[in-house]
Amino acid sequence: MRFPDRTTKIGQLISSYLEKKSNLEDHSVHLLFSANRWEMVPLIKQKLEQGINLVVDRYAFSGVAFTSAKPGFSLEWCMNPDIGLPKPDLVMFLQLNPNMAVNRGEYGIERYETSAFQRTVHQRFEELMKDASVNWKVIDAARTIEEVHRDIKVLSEDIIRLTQNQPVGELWR
Ligand SMILES: Nc1ncnc2c1ncn2[C@@H]1O[C@H](COP(=O)(O)OP(=O)(O)OP(=O)(O)O)[C@@H](O)[C@H]1O
Ligand SMILES: Cc1cn([C@H]2C[C@H](O)[C@@H](COP(=O)(O)O)O2)c(=O)[nH]c1=O
Repeated sequence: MRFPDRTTKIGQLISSYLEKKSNLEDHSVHLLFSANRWEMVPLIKQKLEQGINLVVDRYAFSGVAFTSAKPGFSLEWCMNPDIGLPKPDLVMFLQLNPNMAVNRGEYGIERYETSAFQRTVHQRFEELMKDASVNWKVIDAARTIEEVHRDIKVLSEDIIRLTQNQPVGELWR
């Protein structure tokens, strides 16, 4: 799964905002991103109950890091709407210097894709990673796709083995 899920009605509002086709007030767009996760919770739970492992792109962590990079938003305020979401067993942070990210495909088209903003987002992620209640792993994304993939695969297989019979937790609760 990936977030934002741009296929739903809420996701379409978000997509139009990210593509700079519309403007939304900063608090309200933050809440829309969160609502876009909550609307997927029944499906997430259904899949987990069926024994399906989910790999989820971005999720609540991008929600907090991106909004709190805007002036006047605390980490705490940004976390609040996502408290209680299904908690991931593992969160992998693909670390890449914003100066290197600029040279990767499609960069710079959507809202937020500027080096200055991304540097602040990076600092917010560093803050989030101090929270020991979440199982963070940092992956060096400056290497080849094959090397990055190998690390992700090993970490994923290990965590699936470790947690397969454990109940799903609640994020930030
Ligand atoms: N390790 C790598 N080395 C070189 N290029 C890469 C590597 N990983 C991804 N890319 C390229 O960089 C671009 C962005 O990759 P990708 O979509 O995986 O990044 P992302 O952070 O998920 O982007 P988004 O901001 O859309 O979420 C793609 O063109 C992809 O092929
Ligand atoms: C989930 C989420 C994402 N964002 C930001 C992060 C990116 O700039 C875009 C999504 O881009 P992608 O290519 O579709 O991954 O949205 C955010 O600000 N808040 C969120 O909750």
